Amino acid sequence: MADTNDLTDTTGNDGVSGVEIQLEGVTKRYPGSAEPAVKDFTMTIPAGKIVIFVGPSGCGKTTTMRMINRLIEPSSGRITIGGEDALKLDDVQLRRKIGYAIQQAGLFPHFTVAQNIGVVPGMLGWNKKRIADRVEELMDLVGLDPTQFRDRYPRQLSGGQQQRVGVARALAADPPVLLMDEPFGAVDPITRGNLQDELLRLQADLGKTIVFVTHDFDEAVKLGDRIAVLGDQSSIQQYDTPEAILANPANDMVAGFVGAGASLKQLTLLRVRDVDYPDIALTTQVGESPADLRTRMAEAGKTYALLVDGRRRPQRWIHVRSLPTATSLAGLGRPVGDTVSTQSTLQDALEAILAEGGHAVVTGTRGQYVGMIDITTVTDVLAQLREEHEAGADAS
Ligand SMILES: Nc1ncnc2c1ncn2[C@@H]1O[C@H](COP(=O)(O)OP(=O)(O)OP(=O)(O)O)[C@@H](O)[C@H]1O
Repeated sequence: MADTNDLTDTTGNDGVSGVEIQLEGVTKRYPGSAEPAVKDFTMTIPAGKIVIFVGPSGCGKTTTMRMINRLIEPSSGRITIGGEDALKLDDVQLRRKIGYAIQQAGLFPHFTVAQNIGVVPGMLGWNKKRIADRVEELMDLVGLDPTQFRDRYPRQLSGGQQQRVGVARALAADPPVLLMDEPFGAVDPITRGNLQDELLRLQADLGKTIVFVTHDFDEAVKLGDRIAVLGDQSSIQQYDTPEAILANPANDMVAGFVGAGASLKQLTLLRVRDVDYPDIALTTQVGESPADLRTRMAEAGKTYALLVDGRRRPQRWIHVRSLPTATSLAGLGRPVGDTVSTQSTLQDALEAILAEGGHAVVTGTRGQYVGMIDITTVTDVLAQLREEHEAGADAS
């Protein structure tokens, strides 16, 4: 992991480097269309927060977002970024202030990873050394090893790696504002979950103002400090915290978006670190003799032991039955499947628990074993949420 101080040093206040964005009465009429695509849109996007635009296809999310960085010129209205009139900023100022990441990363296919990340710094006239240092720092930040990936072309990367490059490129000039248009829309659900976790981790350090467009309400609940549910012509149906929207949808359209299973969705608001995950697995390392392990397992009343490596990262589940005939623990047992980290949402944990047959290994920030989570932990949380909800409904 790179030292990210360089990115946060400029913040000055509580790690928030983002600035407030205001849109006032913003309208976009495309030539030849009878009705505006965005009509009289007014919103304040607070500094340092992630605001998510969700809404049905064609409702105007992308048009609204692109007016902020003037990829689309508003027909009327006012937009300020950190108090400055966005319509008066020139191209260079806009690029310095606003990073942009899109679905399928939108990387230039004939540029290497390093060249893609260096595009905006290059336009801003940075020298080669400064660009190279910055590229390295950003690659570390988004979890790509520079020596391995710097000189690759986008087609030589997985979808998730391409999205990481896209995020690094958007962050290149350390802009206070980041616009993200379905940036994780094209990757598989597991990679998507990882990218979401990483964005939250980055944001905890960076404190940017992020406007994020998605179709996926679960993604909105997981990532948003606030969610704007948009209807036709970008009309704001509700603009509030995920908790408030889940608990009290403002109208039928929002309720439709929240959908069935609102209490299940609340699992995306809770993380494994928020619940009790007991350290109940009996761990062993490959150097222990099968006989010693068998004795310890008998004493602890365990059928399975968890084999961990030198850094205590979970490797395999060893059944007590396999021990009497074994001469060493090497190669015994079956590989540990899906694990969850303390950062994972309870919804992701639930998927891993189901895939693993009732319980899953919890790992800490360095991938080390820290405990186990099982299905009853999750059902207890659901029961508790339901009780709280019913108590709230009785009170009102
Ligand atoms: N260049 C354009 N010219 C004319 N109409 C356009 C143009 N771009 C978008 N529109 C229309 O404006 C409306 C809003 O489009 P926009 O792409 O902003 O919606 P969206 O909510 O982002 O949709 P999606 O979720 O499908 O990406 C749609 O009716 C669309 O057809």
